[in-house]
Amino acid sequence: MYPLKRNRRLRTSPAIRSLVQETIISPNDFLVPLFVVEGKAIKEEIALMPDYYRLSLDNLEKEVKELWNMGLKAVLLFVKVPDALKDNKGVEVLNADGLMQRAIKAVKNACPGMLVMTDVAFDPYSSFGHDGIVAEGRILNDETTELLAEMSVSHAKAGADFVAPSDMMDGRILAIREALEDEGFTDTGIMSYSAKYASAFYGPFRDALDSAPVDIKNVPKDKKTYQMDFSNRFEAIRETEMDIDEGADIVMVKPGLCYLDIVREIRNEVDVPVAVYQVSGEYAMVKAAAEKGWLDHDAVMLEQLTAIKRAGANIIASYFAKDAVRLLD
Ligand SMILES: NCC(=O)CCC(=O)O
Ligand SMILES: [Mg+2]
Repeated sequence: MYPLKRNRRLRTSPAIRSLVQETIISPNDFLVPLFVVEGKAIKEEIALMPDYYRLSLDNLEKEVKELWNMGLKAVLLFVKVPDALKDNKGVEVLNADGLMQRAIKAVKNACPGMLVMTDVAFDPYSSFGHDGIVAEGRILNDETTELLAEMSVSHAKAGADFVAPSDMMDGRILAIREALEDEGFTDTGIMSYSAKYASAFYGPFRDALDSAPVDIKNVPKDKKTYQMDFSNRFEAIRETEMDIDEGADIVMVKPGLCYLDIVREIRNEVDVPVAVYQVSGEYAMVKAAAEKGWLDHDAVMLEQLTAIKRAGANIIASYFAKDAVRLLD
């Protein structure tokens, strides 16, 4: 007469709920994106990313020490390149004393144990705001790949532990792996943005780095000829398997929340760690709704991060890393 199974027994108290909890987030799950700018004593809030900042190198050093003390042990560096240094060739990309190269050293100097991953992509350095060299309205694949391989070596020389190519050119993982091996950087890893979708959720990030495609004749207005169509699923698996074959140590799905079906599918399919990037637009949505009093910031944040891990993420790149870890304490 009574229900055959009473599933609610496992929900009756906080103690039993925590005993049977399947997914638990911890500081070890996170990769913290950091935005670096030239200058001194700069900590400027990013307009479209409330509570997130661009930091000059001195403040970057302070920040990584704070992260380390909170148990956050991995950062992903992005640089905001001054307009005067942008071009369509990549001269500044390879500057051994460039902002990224100095940022890597600054982090290692302030916090030797911190794992340093670096963004390997041309867009912050591109006068056209593209991840590749532009010619006659097209993004050149092989020329860009060569540049990314040299860029990776430059980051490795500065002390990067992992390079993280985020561009979606074909064949760049193999080119980067070969270049690193040739230069003796056998232990420098590659986290590939293997399934990166052309997403409207990157908007606030492009504001943070001033890296959006420019509106000039003969320059593509979007990144749809290299980033993936959000309608596609099989393509994500193909891209990911190819990058693993070419030498990726870690693969990634980006963005996060709208793509958790892809995350689960890839997690089931491959045997390397899978990272998920919860991107700037996802962050901005929570901040904006919380500011209006429409959503509970902390509750929604933890629910989203836990869902990303439940879907299969082994690593979560998130602007919420600090907020989440603070809450877990
Ligand atoms: N390579 C980084 C991006 O393209 C965007 C990240 C974000 O929107 O947070
Ligand atoms: Mg690819």
